[in-house]
Amino acid sequence: MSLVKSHCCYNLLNPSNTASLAMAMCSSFCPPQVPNHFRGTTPIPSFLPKPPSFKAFSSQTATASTKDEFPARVGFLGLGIMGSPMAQNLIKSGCDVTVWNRTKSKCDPLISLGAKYKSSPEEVAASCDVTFAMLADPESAVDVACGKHGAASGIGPGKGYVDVSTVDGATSKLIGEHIKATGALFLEAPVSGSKKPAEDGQLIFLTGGDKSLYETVAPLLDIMGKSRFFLGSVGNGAAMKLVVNMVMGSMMASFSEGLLLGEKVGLDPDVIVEVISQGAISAPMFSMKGPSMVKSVYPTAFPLKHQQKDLRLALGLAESVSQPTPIAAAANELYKVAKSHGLSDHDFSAVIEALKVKMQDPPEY
Ligand SMILES: NC(=O)C1=CN([C@@H]2O[C@H](COP(=O)(O)OP(=O)(O)OC[C@H]3O[C@@H](n4cnc5c(N)ncnc54)[C@H](OP(=O)(O)O)[C@@H]3O)[C@@H](O)[C@H]2O)C=CC1
Ligand SMILES: O=CCCC(=O)O
Repeated sequence: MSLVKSHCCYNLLNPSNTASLAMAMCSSFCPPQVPNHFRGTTPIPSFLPKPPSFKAFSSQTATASTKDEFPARVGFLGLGIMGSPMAQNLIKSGCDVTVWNRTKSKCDPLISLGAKYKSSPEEVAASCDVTFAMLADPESAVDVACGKHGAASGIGPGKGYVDVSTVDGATSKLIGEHIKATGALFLEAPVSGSKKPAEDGQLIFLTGGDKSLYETVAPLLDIMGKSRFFLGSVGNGAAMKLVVNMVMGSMMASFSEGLLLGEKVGLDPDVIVEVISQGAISAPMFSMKGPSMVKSVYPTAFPLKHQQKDLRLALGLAESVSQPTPIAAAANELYKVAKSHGLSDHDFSAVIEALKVKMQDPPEY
């Protein structure tokens, strides 16, 4: 892909000693649960002058070249809860970023940080080497990529499109086909991790598609994330993401039931959270969200409407291979009830409210 040679300084074939040092440091600083072989081997690009301090491995190559030599242009479409901090990390790392969002005002803080602005996805894709998209759902991801003035209208050979939205495999393939028909490359790269990991550059990328684009954008993924998995063809990244979020949605629903049952039989819910946090079913999600759930407060990190969307898409995936998923199906119903009670834009932990709702007028039998 010409982008590697013409705009970026990272040399895939001849890693410098500095880059080797960087990779060695990466191994020592990576969380132990992430196998090294999944982290890729791409040296860190030196067009990134000031990586965030938490990326010890990135900072080692920052002096190898200057930013001006390698003006890689990065587009970012969709600046919601996730897109904004992801784009912000790219800007803060010295990337030349151009943004677009349906609601223009969300671009303003990023423009203040140095981002450029274009008024359509088409213009962003036309003016950038690589364009990322972080959209709400399959419909918006398709519209932004393939609709009128969509990215596919502006993209072409030598460019790449990386969709980091959570969508189903069929949607990802559709977008990929439109992008590749222009001669550009395509990578799906949904993320595990929520608002805080996005802010801290600690996301986990689950990718599928063009391997060469994966390698090209690996340094950018490493700015926004702590690990990345290349899973093969388009659809595999989407499937991995849906499996993870199916499990997460069921876990949260089950945790909600446990908290309410315990409370009803006289247990202190704060102590329930503490006991769970010390045992085998401990999960960061329970420790982080439990205390505010006990207070019936749900500050939005992952909107409930998106969790229900992911359960719906996961159930569709299960249906496509005749895999029984009764737990996820029951959880999905609960999120649907929560949505019907106006909780769509609350954090998905607000699903607990669906279990508190009392029938206003019990039917007469
Ligand atoms: N929040 C989280 O913890 C995580 C979310 N995800 C996934 O990432 C994606 C984004 O999530 P998040 O940032 O939380 O969501 P938000 O709801 O905060 O942002 C959604 C983005 O999509 C845009 N959008 C929605 N509909 C359209 C449309 N019809 N046309 C153009 N743009 C549209 C919104 O634009 P506008 O500002 O104009 O509304 C906004 O930029 C989702 O797929 C979600 O499932 C993945 C991991 C974690
Ligand atoms: O898709 C959202 C995932 C949220 C998380 O991983 O905490």
